[in-house]
Amino acid sequence: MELKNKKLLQTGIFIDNKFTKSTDNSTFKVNNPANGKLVCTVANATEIDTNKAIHSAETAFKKWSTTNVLERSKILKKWYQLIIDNKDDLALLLTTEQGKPLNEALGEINYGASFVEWYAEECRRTYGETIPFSNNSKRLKTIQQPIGVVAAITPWNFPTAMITRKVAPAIAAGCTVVLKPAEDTPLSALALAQLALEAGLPKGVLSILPTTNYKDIGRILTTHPSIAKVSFTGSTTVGKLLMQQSASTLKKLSLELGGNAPCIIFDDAELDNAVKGAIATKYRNAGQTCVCANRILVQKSIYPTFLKKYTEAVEKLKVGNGIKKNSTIGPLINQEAIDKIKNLLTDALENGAKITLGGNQHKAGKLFFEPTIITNCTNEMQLSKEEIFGPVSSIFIFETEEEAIAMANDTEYGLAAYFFSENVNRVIRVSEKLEYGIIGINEGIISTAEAPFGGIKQSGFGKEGSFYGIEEYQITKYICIGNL
Ligand SMILES: NC(=O)C1=CN([C@@H]2O[C@H](COP(=O)(O)OP(=O)(O)OC[C@H]3O[C@@H](n4cnc5c(N)ncnc54)[C@H](OP(=O)(O)O)[C@@H]3O)[C@@H](O)[C@H]2O)C=CC1
Ligand SMILES: O=C(O)CCCC(=O)O
Repeated sequence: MELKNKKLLQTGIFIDNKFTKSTDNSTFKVNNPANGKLVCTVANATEIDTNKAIHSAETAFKKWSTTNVLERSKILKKWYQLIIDNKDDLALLLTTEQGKPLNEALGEINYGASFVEWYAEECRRTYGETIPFSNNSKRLKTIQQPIGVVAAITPWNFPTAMITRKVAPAIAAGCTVVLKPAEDTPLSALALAQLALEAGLPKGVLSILPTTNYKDIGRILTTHPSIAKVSFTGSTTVGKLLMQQSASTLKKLSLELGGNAPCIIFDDAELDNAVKGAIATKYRNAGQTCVCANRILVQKSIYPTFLKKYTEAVEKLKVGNGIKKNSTIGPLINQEAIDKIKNLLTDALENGAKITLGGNQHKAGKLFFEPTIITNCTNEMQLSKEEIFGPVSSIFIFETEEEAIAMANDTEYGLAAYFFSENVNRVIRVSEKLEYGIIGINEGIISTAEAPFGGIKQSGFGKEGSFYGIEEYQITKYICIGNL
């Protein structure tokens, strides 16, 4: 990996604006999922390092929380600009540790940077309120204040954007952050820290703890009395555990957890657009996103036509090392991801499903999987209940709108749902009945910094992005002035 800006390859723990070894000198390996080769070794943060980072964040909070919005905005804008100036290197780093095609990685860097830019602006508009009083001797108002030290835990599927989506609103609000990135993708996090340092972020405002000791460090982050808020993106199982652990000190939580997105193709859909949208949501990041279409529900009358068009489009996807220019599907993150897909496919086949495209590991390498289509799927199959997190389209058939809505809502998750229809009445009806936090209509790509991203049911709670995203890191303080 040849970076133009060599400073972006950082391998130390980031505390007090310095990259350091871990207190026990231990390290862990970061491998390239496309070929299994060692990229580098990274310092492995310990419990002592975690306590140091929390102490540093607590000290920094005293000053950072009193800075004015213009001071914070200026640093965030500079950070944004540095991310953009270094986007080619950051994308290369991301593809090397995570696997997604370079073009998509570049898209993620722009997307990640957009949260920094958005919150550099949005922090200037987090107004309090003047409340009309019902007693003439009193005046009532509210102010928005930073909640305190924030712990953030992020996943490997978006190693840059999931960090900026939490860190930018937190520091824009005046909070300080201790972040544990995913073990598979610490390099993007450390490169962001290097650029934050160059942007002039004071020491202690952001600490990064690359580690394999996720359980111990997770326990400290969720139980330490100095941490006021935990923001997590990842699996529902881990989200529930972090919530239990956080209960002892009643931390405020934002949990962005698993999804099981339905993508409904109605018979009045514009079919070419439906194919394009379904492919975009399904195969982005090789199917490894929490808002990926997990189940494609197709109305019976258009099923043969849709399947033909969809199959032709999926056949055009190019599996390969993300560094190669024409690759559109990179490797999956690790062997567990491959095993999970194989098990889900076996279960579906045993229960009557049929693979009509792909279904096997791809010759490009150990962690590559063929873009796959599996039909005759039903709600009894495991793949209808849990996240596939891979390049597999599971196709279900329905006959009526009511049936489609019932099938779509038949899950414990409630993050994103998509549907395709040109009928305006149906668009309104269905969008109101789907039990999801995000709805995409005639569109497969719904994420953007200006809009609130977040789920309901067991997909978690809290919003990221938009003006709601900064409120997650603030308290609303009510002030009553009396004796007038
Ligand atoms: N909502 C989403 O965007 C995501 C959903 N998932 C779902 O989860 C499945 C498993 O993926 P996986 O990466 O294992 O997801 P996890 O939920 O295990 O990991 C997400 C983050 O949480 C950390 N973590 C894991 N266990 C703990 C713990 N006990 N205390 C503190 N932090 C912890 C991980 O650290 P470490 O990296 O060291 O394990 C990582 O930083 C996927 O197949 C997918 O279905 C996964 C990623 C993102
Ligand atoms: O998978 C995730 O957790 C985030 C999805 C990426 C996005 O669309 O913001």
